[in-house]
Order: sequence, then structure tokens, then C-alpha cells
Amino acid sequence: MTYGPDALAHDTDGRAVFVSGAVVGDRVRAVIDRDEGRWAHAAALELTEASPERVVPRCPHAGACGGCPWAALSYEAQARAKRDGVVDALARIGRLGTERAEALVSPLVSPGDPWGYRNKVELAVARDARGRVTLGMHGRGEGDVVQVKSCALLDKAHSGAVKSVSGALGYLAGSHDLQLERVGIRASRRTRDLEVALWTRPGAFPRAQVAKVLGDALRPTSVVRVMQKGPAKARRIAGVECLSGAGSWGEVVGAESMRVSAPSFFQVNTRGAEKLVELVMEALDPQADEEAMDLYCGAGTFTLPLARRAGFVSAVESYGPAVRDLRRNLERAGLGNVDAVGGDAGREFPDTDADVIVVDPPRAGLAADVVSRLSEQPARAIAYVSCDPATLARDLARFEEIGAFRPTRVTPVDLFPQTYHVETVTLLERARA
Ligand SMILES: C[S@@+](CC[C@H](N)C(=O)[O-])C[C@H]1O[C@@H](n2cnc3c(N)ncnc32)[C@H](O)[C@@H]1O
Repeated sequence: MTYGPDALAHDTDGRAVFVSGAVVGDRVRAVIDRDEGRWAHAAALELTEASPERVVPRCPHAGACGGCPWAALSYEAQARAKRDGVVDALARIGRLGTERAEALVSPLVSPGDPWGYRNKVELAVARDARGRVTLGMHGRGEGDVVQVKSCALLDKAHSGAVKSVSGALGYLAGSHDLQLERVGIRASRRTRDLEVALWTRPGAFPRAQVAKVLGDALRPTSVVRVMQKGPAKARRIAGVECLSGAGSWGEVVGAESMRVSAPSFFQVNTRGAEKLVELVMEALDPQADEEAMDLYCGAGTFTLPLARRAGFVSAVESYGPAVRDLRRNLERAGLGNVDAVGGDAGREFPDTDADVIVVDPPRAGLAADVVSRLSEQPARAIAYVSCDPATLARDLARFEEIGAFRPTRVTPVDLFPQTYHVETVTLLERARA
């Protein structure tokens, strides 16, 4: 498999052909639909011999919906392919070589059930030629929307929420222009919190009707409207208003209770988030007389447990709503030993000497100046949590070049079963002179 939805084949000239609709080991008849010279893309038309790793997806929409691109691959094969993908990225992009990469990367850790693990789904909105609105899951093709009754990745306790929200908003959109761009549903089995977040353009909005219709349909604990400006993909926020209930969503991660507002990042797999915290704490083992740093800290998934164990924590997060969530979570937890700074991790790099450090950047990885600043730290260890093996590998190569810290363990964690995505926790330890 590739780090993507496709399987990898080679044509008679040995060039790579990415094949959609196939899994590793399949024999298929496929047609090339994109030729880029050095590589090509093909679509499988007919399965002539099924791979022993092929399974019947648990969800009937898996072929059309974009949410589960690896659902036709057995879970064991997914786990192997993810670990192999991390090894390959470290060997090639990280320039660590195959032998060292193989020794560094442990087998994939699976935090729990590979279905029903998500605490969040996002519904796409489509309008037909007559302006009628339908809501559904993002399809495999650009702009496709697939109507579903439930999502097999969403926590079973809330599996009906997708149908209820799609129905209620589809009905209301028939008589009101909601200016809807997408809808987020966050559901917690632990707190029973259920939040519906409507992403819209700013402007007039039937607040009371939306709150009433959604309230009747599924009794959410919170309904919020996130007003967005600029291009939809940029997700720039013009304002957030609470239409009913709490105005935020609550979840329990290990021993910590957290509240998160709709635009803020929160791991979609709660058990997976717990596993990450466990691995990070185990690797760093922060002590009461030590100082910790948490860069790209979000609403505090690592900050809170770090603050329980270390003497002091410097935390940096650039996104305003997440910084507010972090401060509120620290206050609710009664933790006063954290300096929570809002701003870019490079520009606001804490002017302090840390003993242990957590970094958990977005997919783009660490800016080069952040790797340099981290390398100047006297810390004994850094835990690098990554959601992209390629940028992790690039950053590890930068650490190696500077030479102050070396990766000593890379643990892939399966936060996103049925997809090609993989999270990793890398322990970097101070290099011996
Ligand atoms: C993968 S999330 C991790 C959040 C948190 N550690 C958690 O587990 O919930 C990455 C976070 O980095 C923040 N971020 C993105 N770019 C940043 C930057 N340049 N400086 C600081 N934070 C940034 C995002 O807003 C997001 O909250």
C-alpha cells in the first residue's frame, strides 16, 4: 500500500502505478487515468484474483465514502503496512538507512477497537441544481457527498447522530438559507456530551429554529455556530456563537477532564489520545523538580499530565480558541504551574531551560528554526508526536545533522484504523559526546 488510499504496482518498464480500488496482493484489470511520465495512476475495473488480505468492509459505503480508504484490507495487513511505511520514510527521507530504521520502529500499537473509535465526524454539504441541500460524508472524489444513515467509525453509542443531524438540517435548509459549509459532530461515550457545530458564512441565521430542530432530533448538549471568513479550506474564524447548551464539548482523557471548543483541535480517537499520553509520560518520566515544555499544545492533552508531574510547564499554542480552552482546562484542573503562551512555537519559543520536552506539531512538522532552538536546549529527552511520517523523517534528519539529540525509539500508534494515516511517538535522547 502507499501512504494514501491506493495500492502500488509497477508496469513493465518498472515505473510506479498507483491503483485505486485495489489492496496489496490483488490482481486487477485497471485502466490508466493519469500519466505523469515517471509515474501513473490507474483505476481498478475488475478484480481478477483477490488478495488473501482482502476483506469485506464492515460499512456498505466504504467504496464511495472517503472516510475508510483501507476498509477492504485486513486489519493485520493495515498494521504491517503502517509500520513499514514509517520505516520506509525514516530510511529514505530521514536518511537513517533501512537497518537503523528497522531497529528504531516498534510494531504498531493498537489502542482499541478498529471500528467505532471516532469521537468526531464531519458532514459535507452539497447543493443540487435546484438549490436543494443534502448532508453526508465526504466522498472519495473531490466535492462528492455520500448520504449515509450512520458511520461505522463513529462511537456506537452515537451511531444514530449522523442520520438525525443530516435529516434535521436537510429539512430546515428547505425553508431557510443556512449558508452551511459543513457540520461537525463531537460525541463522547464517557461524558455523554454531544455537540453539533455548524460551520457557516457570517450573516443572518435562524438561530432559534436551528437550536429547536436539532434539540428535538437528538438532544445535543451543545449547538454552536462557527462563522468562517475567506476560503472554506482556510478555516479562518470570524466568530463563534452558542445556539444552545454548553457551547463546548467535554471529554475525559485518562485522569484528565477537558473541555474543547468547536474550532480547536482534539484527537478524534480518545483511547488513542490516552495511549499517546501514556507513551509520552513513560518515555519522558517527568520529575517534580524538573521543568517541562509542551509546544503545539492545543487544549492541553499533554500539558495537563505534564503539569501534574513536573514542577513547571511552558506551553505554546498558536490558535486563539485552543489557547483559551487550554487556560480554562488548567483552571478547572487547579493547575497553576503552567505558563500558557499564545503564539507561534518558533517566535514564542520559551526562554527557559527545560528538562523534558513534548512537541506535537500539525502535519507540516517542525519549522527548521524550532529544530535548532530545541537542539540548543539542555533537556535530557524530547518526545516528538507526529501525524505525518514524511515530515517526522525530515525533522529527524535535521536533528541528526545538528547532533545534539538522537532518536532512540519510534512507536507507531493506530489512531486512524481503516485509513492510511498513522501517528508516531518518537523519543529523542541527548546524544553522547
Ligand atoms: C496536532 S495538534 C496537537 C494539539 C495537542 N498537543 C493535542 O494533542 O491535542 C497541533 C496543534 O498545533 C497548533 N499549531 C499549529 N501551528 C502552530 C505553530 N506554528 N505554533 C504553535 N502552535 C501551532 C495547532 O493549532 C494545533 O492545536
